[in-house]
Amino acid sequence: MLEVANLVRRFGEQVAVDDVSFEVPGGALTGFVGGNGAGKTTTMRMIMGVLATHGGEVRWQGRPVTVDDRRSFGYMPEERGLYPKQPVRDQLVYLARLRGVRADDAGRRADELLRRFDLGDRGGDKLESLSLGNQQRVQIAAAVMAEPSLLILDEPFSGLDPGAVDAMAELLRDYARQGVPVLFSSHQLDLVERLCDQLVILASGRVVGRGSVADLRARGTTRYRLALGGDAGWLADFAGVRALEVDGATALLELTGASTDDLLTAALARGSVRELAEVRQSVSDIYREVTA
Ligand SMILES: Nc1ncnc2c1ncn2[C@@H]1O[C@H](COP(=O)(O)OP(=O)(O)OP(=O)(O)O)[C@@H](O)[C@H]1O
Repeated sequence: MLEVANLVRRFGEQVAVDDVSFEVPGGALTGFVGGNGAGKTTTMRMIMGVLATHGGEVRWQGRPVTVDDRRSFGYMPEERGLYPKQPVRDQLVYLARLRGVRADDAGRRADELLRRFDLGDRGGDKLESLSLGNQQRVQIAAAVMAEPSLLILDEPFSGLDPGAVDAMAELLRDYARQGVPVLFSSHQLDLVERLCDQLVILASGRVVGRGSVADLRARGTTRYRLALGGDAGWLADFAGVRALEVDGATALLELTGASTDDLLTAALARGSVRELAEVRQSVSDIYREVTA
């Protein structure tokens, strides 16, 4: 397990990461979300040791992380970092060799990963001759070439087409299933919802939410959709209810004092009720609520 404990990073006067703590357990996919400038990349760089910390600690398997530990981590940095003019397969093999993988194993592994990402016939091509999405696939292959003990991926899904998103998602799930802790940042909240076992939500350098999607949902405000036979406009002034949206005969509501029975009784006294249903919060709803 990776633990980030009270991490702090300043740039001049600005506190970019402000007392950030969370855990990335093995066997689960952890999504790292937050708006532009929230501090995700800075946190990941501190985890990887490419940026110094100004406070706090990164811990791996219960003790402060070492240079050797970090050598076993797979990292896909925001700035990517492969050579545009070098052939794809050579770079993958070279990177694995740097991490101590034997030449024949490295070759086999590069071929396997390239096949997995439908790039089996592009190994001899220069990286720059590939489309951006395909370059992205090679970057992820580079991060996992040396059988990493931990995966830290900065926006691994950006720029990928739906097929590549699925291949990437399956790859990350495979690692998580093998017990590798996986932390990835993303702005695609629908994807995060589909993929993640747990979430860390950052806003202005601080953790504003963390836990499983179900836990975060349970902590949020429950919303109801009420569909009536007639106009739902009266709900805007109904005591104990906050109408978030009224559209003809349908309303989206939060209960601020009234119970669902109160609501149904009042609605039935005015006409028929077609539906009263709890609305499941999406990750986008949770995100909006905790970062508001
Ligand atoms: N090298 C740097 N020098 C000065 N300020 C920096 C530096 N790196 C990051 N920052 C600032 O720190 C804050 C956090 O940036 P960071 O890149 O970590 O955010 P992020 O959550 O990854 O954003 P995005 O989703 O846009 O990539 C921002 O205000 C950014 O401008």
